[in-house]
Amino acid sequence: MNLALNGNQRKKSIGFSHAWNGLKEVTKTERNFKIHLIATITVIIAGILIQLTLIEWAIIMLTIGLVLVAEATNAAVEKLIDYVKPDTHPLAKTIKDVAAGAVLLAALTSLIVGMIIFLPKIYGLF
Ligand SMILES: Nc1ncnc2c1ncn2[C@@H]1O[C@H](COP(=O)(O)OP(=O)(O)OP(=O)(O)O)[C@@H](O)[C@H]1O
Repeated sequence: MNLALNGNQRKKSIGFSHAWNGLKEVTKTERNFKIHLIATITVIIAGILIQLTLIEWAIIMLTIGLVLVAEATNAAVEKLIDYVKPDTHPLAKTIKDVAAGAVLLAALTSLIVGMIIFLPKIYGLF
């Protein structure tokens, strides 16, 4: 750790390192998060090839962010439930299912946005 940092700067850099650790953990342990990262890279490559406009990039980035944030939040909820309620419980099921539902909503939204942006351009190629 850099001792030249003042208290606030040190707190901020520690906060970032905790957040970075969280992202590394979720990437390592959550299969769905990995799948979304692969989808993200695929969409970015497709966007470069199809030459999206700036506004289209902004919309695609927002939807990618939405899905990754939903997935990371879902992973945190799952881990929290596994920690506080490792045995089965109807409320634990509801909480996990609602968190998974949030991911599904984000994924469906991004699918629709992706189709609106990409499909006309793909048709335009033929
Ligand atoms: N403690 C529990 N009590 C009751 N039902 C549970 C419990 N834990 C998990 N479940 C049920 O099993 C499902 C899958 O839970 P699990 O923790 O295995 O998530 P997962 O398979 O890792 O989900 P995802 O694929 O979204 O990462 C939950 O959505 C819920 O319906």
